[in-house]
Amino acid sequence: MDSQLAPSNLPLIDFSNGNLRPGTNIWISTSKQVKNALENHGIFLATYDKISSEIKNSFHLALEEYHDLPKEQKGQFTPDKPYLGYLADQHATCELTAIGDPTSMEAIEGFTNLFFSSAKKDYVSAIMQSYSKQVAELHEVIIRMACECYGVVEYYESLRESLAYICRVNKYRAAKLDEKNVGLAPHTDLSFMTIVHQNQVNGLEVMSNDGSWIPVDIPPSAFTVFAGDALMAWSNGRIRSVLHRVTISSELPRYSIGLFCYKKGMLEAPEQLVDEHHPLLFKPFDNLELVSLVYTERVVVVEDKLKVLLALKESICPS
Ligand SMILES: O=C(O)CCC(=O)C(=O)O
Ligand SMILES: [Fe+2]
Repeated sequence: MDSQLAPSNLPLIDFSNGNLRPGTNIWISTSKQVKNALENHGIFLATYDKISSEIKNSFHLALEEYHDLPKEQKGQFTPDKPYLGYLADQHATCELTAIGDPTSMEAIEGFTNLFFSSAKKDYVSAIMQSYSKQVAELHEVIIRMACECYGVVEYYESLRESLAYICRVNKYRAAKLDEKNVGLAPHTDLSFMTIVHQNQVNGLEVMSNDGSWIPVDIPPSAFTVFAGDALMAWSNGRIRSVLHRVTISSELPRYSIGLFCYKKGMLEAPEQLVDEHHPLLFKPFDNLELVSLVYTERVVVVEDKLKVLLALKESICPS
């Protein structure tokens, strides 16, 4: 079965079928859709009914409550990594809060204990953990499919065991009358893969092959799956991370929840994906170390980011 096309012409792939297990026909046909979508677009939309609307809605409600707190209070969340914690631009057009290891209750409580009343925090923690675990499962399904499609399924288990997750909750403020502004600047994700769920306000735009920005119309129940730079490197360039940005033009604020997965330790393309037609594009690198570098040095690179960053890394911390 072919994937459907969502209104913005991005593939819409369904992962809800209860029989979606490795080896089944539905698994094999879905894997092909995944490979095509990642190679042709670097992004696709996904439906996954296993994550209930109740969990998604409850997480979004908690997120709104958190974002209603004063900026100074949100700034008190200061985990020990440069890429975690609260970040906002001067006018709070976009506020980002990154929480490390969101499938662990202890890590989540480090966030919820600061911002939710004792009557609510256990409930919010349970929602956040359960959402993160279920979206992490979707990450694993997609990554396993990619490994199978490239004939390297033997790498899947060790890849899965080395994944690290970060949950980022984002708020984009409502637009003023007739305003159309960029809330989140154009970038590719440094992650292996990112899965985002938004409230019902659109704003995501992706760069098309002809260099124009295409608004993505996301159905309410759907997730957006982005190939990150690390997946581009792992696939030795077969998959490209997509340039995207978020604009604000709605009279309502936009909230989104991103579950980013990274590869812990060194990342390199499997040897089967390197040959004379596909010479190695990126030397092995440490995915999370590169993220630290970007946040610590505040480097902003758009063109061929990964190559520039890796060159920069060698000059900053030669091995
Ligand atoms: O809010 C979104 O839909 C996308 C957010 C995003 O691109 C990011 O957090 O890297
Ligand atoms: Fe992004």
